[in-house]
Amino acid sequence: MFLKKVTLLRENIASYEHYPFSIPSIKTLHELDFRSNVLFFVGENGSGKSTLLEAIADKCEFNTAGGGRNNHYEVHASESALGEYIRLSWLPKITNGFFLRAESFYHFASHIDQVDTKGFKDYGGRSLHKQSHGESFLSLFLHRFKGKAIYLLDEPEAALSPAKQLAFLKVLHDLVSKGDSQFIIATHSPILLGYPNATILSFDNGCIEEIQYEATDHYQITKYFLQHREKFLADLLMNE
Ligand SMILES: Nc1ncnc2c1ncn2[C@@H]1O[C@H](COP(=O)(O)OP(=O)(O)OP(=O)(O)O)[C@@H](O)[C@H]1O
Repeated sequence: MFLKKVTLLRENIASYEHYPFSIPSIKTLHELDFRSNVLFFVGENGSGKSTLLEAIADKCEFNTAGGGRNNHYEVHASESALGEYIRLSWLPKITNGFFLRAESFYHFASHIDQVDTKGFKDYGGRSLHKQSHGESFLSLFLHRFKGKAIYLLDEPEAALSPAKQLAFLKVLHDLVSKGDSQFIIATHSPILLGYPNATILSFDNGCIEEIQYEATDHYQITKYFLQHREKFLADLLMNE
């Protein structure tokens, strides 16, 4: 593990009226201690997961549009509003890693098309634009991710089928157990969240707090849906 703690520099914040400090989970944040190599951010849409993940990416000096330290390209409105208001505590400090932002991955692929000189060796041997969305994500995980590094992933499941989400968990497991990598992942996937011994932080209820897998909405709603699909849909769709 490399990144041990994130501290919100509250003394530098003049007001909590506006974004990003108005987000309830950020407004109440003081510091977060990280205790495992795999950490998930969960919570309702709009609860602040991407805002914090992007701020961590910014402080890691990764491209906040997606990429590592050496991926210099720009995407409109991808800068972090929170980055300059947090402090990261490392032991030891590392600089290797990647910020995956599913929504702007297309721009990252175009950037790689422009700068790659190694026959796309780090991406499975083909332009990311010539791979399907899911194939391109897995190529990145399989070929570019390696060694002592920190990976910040915002909804990596966005492009992955359930079977490929399981394949991703195997890649993640190999990187964590053999390569000493650290992952922080914002996700809505009940499959990814099931990774053993991960820490899950919930951004719901106006704060950021640890939650057990079985207590997440993602687990409970998916489980109930699969076990009671007809009743669930009848209640949802038929009743006024
Ligand atoms: N650039 C911005 N300016 C103003 N408000 C913003 C900006 N970006 C995000 N927000 C607001 O901040 C809140 C948190 O957004 P954020 O993207 O961090 O949520 P999230 O938990 O990642 O959601 P999701 O699960 O939908 O990805 C939302 O209410 C959103 O509308």
